[in-house]
Amino acid sequence: MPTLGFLKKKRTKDSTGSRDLDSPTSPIKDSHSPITPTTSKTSSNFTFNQTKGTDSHAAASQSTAASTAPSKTPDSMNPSGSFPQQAYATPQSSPEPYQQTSHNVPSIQNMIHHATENKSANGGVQQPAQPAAVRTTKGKYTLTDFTIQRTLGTGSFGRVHLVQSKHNQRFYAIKVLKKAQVVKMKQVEHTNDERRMLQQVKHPFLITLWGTFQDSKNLYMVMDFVEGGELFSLLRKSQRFPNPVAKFYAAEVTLALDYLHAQNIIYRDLKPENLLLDRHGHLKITDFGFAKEVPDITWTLCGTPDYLAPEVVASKGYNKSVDWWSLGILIFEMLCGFTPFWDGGSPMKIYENILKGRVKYPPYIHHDAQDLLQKLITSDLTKRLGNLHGGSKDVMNHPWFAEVTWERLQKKDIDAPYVPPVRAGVGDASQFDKYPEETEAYGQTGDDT
Ligand SMILES: Nc1ncnc2c1ncn2[C@@H]1O[C@H](COP(=O)(O)OP(=O)(O)OP(=O)(O)O)[C@@H](O)[C@H]1O
Repeated sequence: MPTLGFLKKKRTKDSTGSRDLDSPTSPIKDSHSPITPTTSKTSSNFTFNQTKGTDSHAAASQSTAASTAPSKTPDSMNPSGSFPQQAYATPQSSPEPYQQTSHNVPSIQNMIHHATENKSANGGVQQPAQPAAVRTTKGKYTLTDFTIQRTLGTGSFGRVHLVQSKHNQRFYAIKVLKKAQVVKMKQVEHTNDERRMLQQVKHPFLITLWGTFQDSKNLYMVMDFVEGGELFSLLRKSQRFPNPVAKFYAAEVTLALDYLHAQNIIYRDLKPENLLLDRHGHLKITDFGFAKEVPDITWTLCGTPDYLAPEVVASKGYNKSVDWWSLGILIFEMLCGFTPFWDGGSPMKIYENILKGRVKYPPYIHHDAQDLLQKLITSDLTKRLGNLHGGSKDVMNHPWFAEVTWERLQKKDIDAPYVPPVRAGVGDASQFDKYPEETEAYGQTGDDT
């Protein structure tokens, strides 16, 4: 049976963040369907239909593994070969109406050295694959373009900071990856893939990468700051989501997967920790560290234990359908508050359970949801929804999504179930956990060992 330990753990590859979710109270209040379009986009109240079995909030939760399966990807690429020393796109325009504000600059700013000596011979200007209208390519980034503020999150190879542009005063998030760590963990290829994939994609539910640069020790990725925090935090506070709330988030993820798969990109790391809420409560998928362009099959063992498809665990070749399996795990976790194969926090035990493939569906799961989950969380690839002739449309046409108006959802024309309490455009990071700050200075010059 699940234990409350699960509430305190985040499944990062190294769990260094402090979490304080011992007394969860659901921030999601109302009860009408988010999926039926509303006339007003400005309403912040989410309402959902009370459906059979969605009204009880059992505190079903459990502890989970914090480690990640080792990657089999060979360490074959030189990071400085692919990350520009100076990169593109000074953030001069953004789809978000950020306001100019004055900020206290935390002491971490004092650690920054000038990184301009690291300019590459060719200037390293990269043209993003997507239209220039989306990513302005005037100018180049350096560390000195930004005031570095607090840490928003940590990961295996570095951390993500809130930053403010000195040019336009807008707020961004910069992911700082330690080269030594990336190389040590044989993630050079994945890191280059992350940058390449993010440059290619443009979708309302995917994070925008504005540019990259590097110094002798670190790689830097400049992204939109997504203010509402992680879906993970909201889920842990809520314990579990009512059926229509889970459906809303699942539908946005489905649209994003549909888009990625149409470009032959497998995402491979779907989990609530990687789903951020924008200020209006819509999702943004972040962390493309495992995303990869794969036209047919691939073999790399990567992801987060609870979310791995059996063919990945079994080291077989696999395709995009692993993301549909993970969508099933995500929907299950949103509806139940725990993942279906969790078992005592040991990844090995989780893998065993995944290979056995037996899922116990709690009685409060809506029967349409259970039907969809059974069709997603199936090891039989000839039966897994999303992997059949109809592709992602089979998932979108499933009865659980019957009331979703996909075109309006894609345009964010449907009110989100929960609007994060953030002050827009002022670098309000109140929805993020606090982390100990970095002690090593950024922007160091010298040999790139
Ligand atoms: N654009 C963003 N805006 C706001 N917060 C962000 C953004 N990107 C990432 N974060 C925060 O930083 C955390 C870590 O980011 P990310 O998952 O990309 O790092 P990572 O090193 O790949 O982590 P992991 O090792 O878990 O894969 C996220 O969980 C999120 O809380």
